[in-house]
Amino acid sequence: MSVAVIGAGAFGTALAVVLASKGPVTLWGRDIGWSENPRLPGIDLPPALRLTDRIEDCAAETVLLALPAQVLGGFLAEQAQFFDGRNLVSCAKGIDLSTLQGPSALIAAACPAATVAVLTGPSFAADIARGLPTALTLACADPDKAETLQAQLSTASLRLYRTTDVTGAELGGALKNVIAIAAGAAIGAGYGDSARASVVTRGFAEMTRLAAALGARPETLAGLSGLGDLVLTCTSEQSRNFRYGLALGAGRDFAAGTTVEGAATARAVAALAPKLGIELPISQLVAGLAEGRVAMKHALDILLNRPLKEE
Ligand SMILES: NC(=O)c1ccc[n+]([C@@H]2O[C@H](COP(=O)([O-])OP(=O)(O)OC[C@H]3O[C@@H](n4cnc5c(N)ncnc54)[C@H](O)[C@@H]3O)[C@@H](O)[C@H]2O)c1
Ligand SMILES: O=P(O)(O)OC[C@H](O)CO
Repeated sequence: MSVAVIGAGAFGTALAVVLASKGPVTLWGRDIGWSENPRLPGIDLPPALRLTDRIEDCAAETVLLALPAQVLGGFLAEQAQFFDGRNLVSCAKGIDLSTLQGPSALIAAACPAATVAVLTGPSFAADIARGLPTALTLACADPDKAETLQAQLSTASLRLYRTTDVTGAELGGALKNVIAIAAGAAIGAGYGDSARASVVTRGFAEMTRLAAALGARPETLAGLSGLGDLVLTCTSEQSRNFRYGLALGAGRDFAAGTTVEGAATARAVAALAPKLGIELPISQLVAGLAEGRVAMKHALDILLNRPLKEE
């Protein structure tokens, strides 16, 4: 089965590099004039990897969509017709702010004849590209297709587990970014490791509550795509979401142009919470911080002054 990857950022390039160990892969990017990706320094491109800026070169059976969540809708609006009918695997970890939908729903709406899947889980692009061992979740509602894609996209270093819970897998990846910002802010503000553990644990409860309200299976959130990715992202300075939180907490500027999916996703979550009738205090606070509505010096009081409750 042929493979193409759309989006030549750090993650799309890393996936293309590792998948090229099994056969030819086409990688599409809009700004692909390099032989070493500046977003993924020190990684050589294998001979089986073909770079292109022409969508027509991406007529593969399986196409991985590795664009940021907030630009995916615009890309699909222009290119959906070309990709309909293929296996379309979303690799984005976010919720679209304009529609409040996850990437898989955007893809399904734009490409109704496609098989939609999600590839997610704890994984830094640099680790994948270096061939370090990584376990991910492949989610597809069709169990046979899930098995086929699991086999196609697993490699010697990339071990895929499969599930049919697309909503749960996708939301785990999106929501952990929001909580990672909060965890980073706690550390950046000097609140310490105990505070971070509270944020991670209560954040996980929020992730599970929201995902369940949107039809996910709670056990999916306890897997690689939820808890696994939450642990990675809240504990490593390799994470851009965590580093963004560190900067917020410390009152420092953060590098403009860095992909921080959790900022827009927190705003989407804050818009969803009242519609679903649920409370998501950490996520709603991150939305306030990201929008500049809430000052970091008030963040702790907002969380600690909430009414006492059962765990
Ligand atoms: N980097 C990682 O370690 C990692 C790991 C797992 C998942 N992800 C997810 O992968 C997705 C992409 O992240 P990334 O790390 O590759 O980001 P990145 O910042 O490295 O790259 C983003 C890419 O998107 C391209 N882009 C932006 N707007 C575009 C548009 N309108 N049309 C076409 N291309 C456009 C940019 O040119 C760039 O190549 C995110 O949802 C992220 O959460 C990233
Ligand atoms: O750098 P981040 O914060 O976007 O995290 C990258 C991956 O999602 C970690 O699994």
